[in-house]
Amino acid sequence: MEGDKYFMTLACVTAKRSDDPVTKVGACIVNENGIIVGVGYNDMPAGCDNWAKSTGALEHKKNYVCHAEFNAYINKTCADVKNCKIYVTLFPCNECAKIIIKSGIQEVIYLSDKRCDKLYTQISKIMLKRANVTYRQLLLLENMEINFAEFLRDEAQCKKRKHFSVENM
Ligand SMILES: Nc1ccn([C@H]2C[C@H](O)[C@@H](COP(=O)(O)O)O2)c(=O)n1
Repeated sequence: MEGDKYFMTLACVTAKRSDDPVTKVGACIVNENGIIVGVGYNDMPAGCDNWAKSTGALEHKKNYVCHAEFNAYINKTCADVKNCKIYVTLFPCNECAKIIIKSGIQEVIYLSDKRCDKLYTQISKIMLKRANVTYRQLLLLENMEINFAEFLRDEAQCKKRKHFSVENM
């Protein structure tokens, strides 16, 4: 599997960890050598696990949630993410654009731009352009399934060769 598709697939799988009932987002930061240095999904800070939207601003989820890009940055496994790329399943908002720019990430690769009409997306694009952070959409349209059984296929035969088994020692 080539790099772009692999890293975006990882962002998509990571998004599945999110408890947001409406929008699950995943992000994956990759360094210049193609090494993954951070992954994250949208979640709530400890003690704030309320995904409601219909209540007033004091309880609205958007004022509490930690975005996937923020979490990928927080979870980074290296001192800095200068010149890295970020793969994200949904275009970053203006707050995440600030983190992206200030952290030295050089490219944003996104899957969906479903909030393109929102002010925060437009401001995000203005900021990224001004900071010379490039962004491009990765058009992945196919369905991908994981067949776990495929990875277990040869295990039964191996287990039959009992004399090699540590469990029989
Ligand atoms: N780039 C983004 C955009 C959004 N999110 C998170 C924040 C919320 O949990 C959810 C958006 O909620 P909606 O307005 O669709 O109900 O997605 C993110 O992590 N990264």
